Amino acid sequence: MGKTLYDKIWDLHTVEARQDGVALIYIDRHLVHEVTSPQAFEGLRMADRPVRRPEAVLAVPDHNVPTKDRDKPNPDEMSAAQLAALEENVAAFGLDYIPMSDVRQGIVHVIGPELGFTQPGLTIVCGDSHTSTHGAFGAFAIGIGTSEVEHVLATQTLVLKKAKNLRVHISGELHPGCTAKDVALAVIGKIGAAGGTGYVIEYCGPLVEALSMEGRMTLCNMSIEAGARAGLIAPDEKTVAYLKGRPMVPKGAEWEQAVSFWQSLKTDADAVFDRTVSIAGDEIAPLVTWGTSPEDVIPVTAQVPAPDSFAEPTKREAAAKALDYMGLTPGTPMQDVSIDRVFIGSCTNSRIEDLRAAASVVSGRHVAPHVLEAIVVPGSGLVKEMAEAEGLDRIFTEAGFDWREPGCSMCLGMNADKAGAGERVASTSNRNFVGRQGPGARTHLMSPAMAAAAAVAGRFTDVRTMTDTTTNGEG
Ligand SMILES: CC(C)[C@H](C(=O)O)[C@@H](O)C(=O)O
Ligand code: SF4
Repeated sequence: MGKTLYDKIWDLHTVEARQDGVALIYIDRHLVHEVTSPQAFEGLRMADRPVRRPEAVLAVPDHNVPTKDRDKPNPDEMSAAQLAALEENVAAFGLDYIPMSDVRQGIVHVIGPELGFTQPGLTIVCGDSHTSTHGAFGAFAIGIGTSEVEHVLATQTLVLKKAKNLRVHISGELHPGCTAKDVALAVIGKIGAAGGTGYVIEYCGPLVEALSMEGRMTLCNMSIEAGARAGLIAPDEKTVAYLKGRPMVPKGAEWEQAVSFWQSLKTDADAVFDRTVSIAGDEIAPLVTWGTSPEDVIPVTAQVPAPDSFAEPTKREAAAKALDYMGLTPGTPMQDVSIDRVFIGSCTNSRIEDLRAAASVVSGRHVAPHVLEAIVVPGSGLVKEMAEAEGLDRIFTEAGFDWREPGCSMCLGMNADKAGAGERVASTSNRNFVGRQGPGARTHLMSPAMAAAAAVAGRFTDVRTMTDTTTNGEG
């Protein structure tokens, strides 16, 4: 029987397999950030163990870094302590580290691909759920907990149970104004926030093939919000073109060898998936979330749903609670809902194409006067540099946005970037959980183009109604 892309990577990395599907898996690459690593390093110290393969590890601070006034002392003590701990740990264990002052610093899931640390066919881990992002390159990339971070640092392996194969086939083409973020939200809306539980998703079909690498990263990034263990997309010529010349990819003859290995990874024609879900890309409209789960998603042209409209009693109850928290009344057109803040950033949507898409909407326009704050937080220093070279920073600042330094920022509000209680945020991030962007804050997930449109209109707006309908079609 043929193998899926996931089966192939799994088999290539199995050190020892048990009958029950549990195996010891070799881990090629390990990304480390300041939040989930301190106890792991402490564990190594207590056991007097070194890091098994320091060259497989890359560390970067992202969650706690300030996005402005970096030359001033960090105003948050907890953040400062976590950042200092990472710096001490990488020095003590001899690991590659990108400090905050380095232009390559950024969100761990943005810098991995950007530097070519992320490559097809590899097993990649990070103490962070959105490690699924790297699956866009055809790598098996998973988020792990702190004790597993310690296990990988010590042994370069992990004990894992093999997940089932879920194929998400997306047909058709994206309409202008619709993006990879809308696809990701459409997938979660269709299968639910727990729909991918126990599975690794392989995204395929014409729409997925047409996505840029950036768009593919956005899609794989949100696999975890559908409950999946990981998301994967088969490497193709776009993958190869994206990686070519990146600092950490193989060079010369080794590059040729790597490319031919990558080409062998595609799911076999006779491979069998445990489940297949089909989505019509042509039917995807610009989406926004209305509730407190990423599955609570509707077209921006729709109205706030009534709890009774859901068949399941538990969902009805959850919807009523979510609407209460979100301060929304059933039947209200989403486009009548006004917003207080805008956040363009996060590992889902902070790459150059995302910023271009948002800039093309705000260009020559201004953030609505009642919006308290609109911030753009590039995913990395390199993205920031590229955006500045293209003049995007000026487009944003002239429109009234704040142009910040790279990091996780208001995606989860571990630093000073937070929304106040009751404030409504148009956000390009991936989680609209209760309190995610600050206690009592109300998060609505959407694409960068849609967040930009919301900033200008001061309320949710169908980006397709704004002049030369932005096609972030690929991204
Ligand atoms: C801090 C980290 C453990 C967490 C995660 O794993 O996802 C964060 O990145 C998030 O997005 O909530
Ligand atoms: S940007 Fe948000 S989702 Fe991504 S790693 Fe940071 S906190 Fe987690």
